[in-house]
Amino acid sequence: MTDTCYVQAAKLLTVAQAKQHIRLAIQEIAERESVAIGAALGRILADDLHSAVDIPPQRNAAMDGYAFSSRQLIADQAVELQEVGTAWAGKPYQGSIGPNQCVRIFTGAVVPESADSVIAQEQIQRVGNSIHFPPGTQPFKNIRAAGSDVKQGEVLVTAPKRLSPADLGLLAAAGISSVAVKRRLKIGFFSTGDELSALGNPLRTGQIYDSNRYMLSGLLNDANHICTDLGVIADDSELLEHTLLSAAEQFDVLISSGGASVGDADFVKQALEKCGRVNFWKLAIKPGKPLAFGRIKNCWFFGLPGNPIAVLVTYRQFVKPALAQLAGNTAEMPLQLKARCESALRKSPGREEYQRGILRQTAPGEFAVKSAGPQDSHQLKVASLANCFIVLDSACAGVSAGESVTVEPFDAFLSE
Ligand SMILES: Nc1nc2c(c(=O)[nH]1)N[C@H]1C(S)=C(S)[C@@H](COP(=O)(O)OP(=O)(O)OC[C@H]3O[C@@H](n4cnc5c(N)ncnc54)[C@H](O)[C@@H]3O)O[C@H]1N2
Ligand code: MOO
Repeated sequence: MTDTCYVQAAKLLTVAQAKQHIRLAIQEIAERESVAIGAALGRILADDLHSAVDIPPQRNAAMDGYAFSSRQLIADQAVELQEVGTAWAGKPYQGSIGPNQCVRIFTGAVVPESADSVIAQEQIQRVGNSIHFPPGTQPFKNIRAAGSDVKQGEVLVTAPKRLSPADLGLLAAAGISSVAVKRRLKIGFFSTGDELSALGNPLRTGQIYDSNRYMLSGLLNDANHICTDLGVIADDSELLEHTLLSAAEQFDVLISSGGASVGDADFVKQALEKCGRVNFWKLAIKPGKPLAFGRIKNCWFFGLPGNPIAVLVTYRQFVKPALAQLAGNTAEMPLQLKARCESALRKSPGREEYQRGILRQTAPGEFAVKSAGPQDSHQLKVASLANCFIVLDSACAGVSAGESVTVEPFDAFLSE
């Protein structure tokens, strides 16, 4: 499938076919590097990590209280033990504990060898050094065994994995200060279009501000990416070809927006053809139909359509999973939920559609969604209001209020 060219296909590629094509075409970048764990958040772990130590390294107290030997307990009777010292976290008790004795102990302190139980301080009564243990005091409680979190030699984290805050804590607990991670992807991105003006300049008639580059820069924000903003390239085929050829030398992935369609100033597909290879162009998706995917030298190229919402949709559906695959992360299916649609949705059969919706949880595990507003592919305000895509398959000819639909929540929905 890798070498198949779909440009001449009589029928538009489906979303599923395009995703499958990308999955088969690209391979993980095998290089790796070592990073300090303080800089490893979000990076992709390259090798399984094993623990050289038990965690915790020694038995320690789970409560502030008193450490004692269960041999001192008498069934159903209260006992009095004498406190003979203190075990602090970081400063173990050095003495021994004899019959009828106990040791004051604090959470995290090593439990003295001759003790096998800890009682919480709320459960005893103390008079001077004499500690009153009530009837029914439980033996063998409140002690965390050595290795009760992780045993020496056990796998700590299995690769590949995007390192989470809990992973970093776990590595530190095992005394690991640096890890091998997959190297970051070098990504260049740019906009095309003579109508685009830089922020800060007053708009002349016919101009608009370049919003796609800012949106793309936000979408690309990831610990595994080193992104370079290549600015705006004018609608000039030679300039575009020159940009593609020189950028392909520097980046693993190049992403453009605009100029992907069929207008007389749309040069992306022809330039890609001339400089490298077009793997596919045009999909049965709305918005995002003129998406171009290909390769220039050793660099993958995504030519996203210019309409802002087409950028949002095609990035999420095609670019994001491709970048994860290149970066060596395990492929993650976007989270999809079923929701009751509260508004009627208009749609014509033919293309899979990603409408912008507002999703809410009505009860635990139950969701309702409504349209976020008009669905033209230039309408950024509606996308800004939305917190999900409503995914409508190509055959769908509209949705009536009350029907069940598939939604893909944006990250913001999950973190709200
Ligand atoms: N005759 C046809 N015309 C169009 C078709 C078609 O099949 N036949 N497809 C339409 C679809 S669908 C899309 S999507 C657009 C995409 O076209 P391009 O990728 O060539 O994009 P442009 O023409 O350059 O721009 C489209 C639109 O987006 C605005 N734009 C472009 N870049 C930016 C940017 N960086 N920031 C903000 N806005 C941007 C641009 O001004 C246009 O309004 O083609 C349809 N046409
Ligand atoms: O496929 Mo286009 O992205 O409708 O606007």
